[in-house]
Amino acid sequence: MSLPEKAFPVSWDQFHRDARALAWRLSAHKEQWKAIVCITRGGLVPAAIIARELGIRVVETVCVASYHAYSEQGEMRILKEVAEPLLANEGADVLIVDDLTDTGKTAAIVRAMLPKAHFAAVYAKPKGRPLIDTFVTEVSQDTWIFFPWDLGFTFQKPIAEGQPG
Ligand SMILES: O=P(O)(O)OC[C@H]1O[C@H](OP(=O)(O)OP(=O)(O)O)[C@H](O)[C@@H]1O
Ligand code: HPA
Ligand SMILES: [Mg+2]
Repeated sequence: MSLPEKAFPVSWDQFHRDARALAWRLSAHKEQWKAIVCITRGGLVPAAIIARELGIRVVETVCVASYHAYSEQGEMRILKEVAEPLLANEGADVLIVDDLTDTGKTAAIVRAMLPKAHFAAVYAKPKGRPLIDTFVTEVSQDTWIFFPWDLGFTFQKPIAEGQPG
């Protein structure tokens, strides 16, 4: 298992604030999205927050997996496609939501399914950024984002004793 250069741990509070900030940014757009398509599993959490903020009641999933072990990307697998009615008009009425874009490979696959949809992610790394429309915070490519649903409370060594990674 290779450790990333930098770690960016995100708490539930911070994630909620950042997802809400994404909803504020999206609310400035004049498009009225009829549905959210969230990319499981990471996109489920921001999708719930954005759906609540923007009053969107139709939430669909597209199920894509590629990271087998922490920080190691493997072959991209589409486990479930988008439901047929949402593919109408190339997804022009659809808002795609994910927790982050890293290499942009996941975003590219889902974009190809819904070319006219608006793509929003809470966090973005430089390689993935050109593939999405709206995001809140950019982190460097050598940073690994630790989401609150992947974390638990553990003892932390004092900084002076050296940090992992
Ligand atoms: O831009 P990329 O390099 O393609 O990586 C970004 C994707 O990787 C993670 O999902 P993952 O495939 O790990 O599945 P998960 O959402 O179930 O954790 C993350 O939630 C994004 O969907
Ligand atoms: O930085 C990341 N954090 C969590 N999951 C991820 N999947 C791709 N990149 C990341
Ligand atoms: Mg994901």
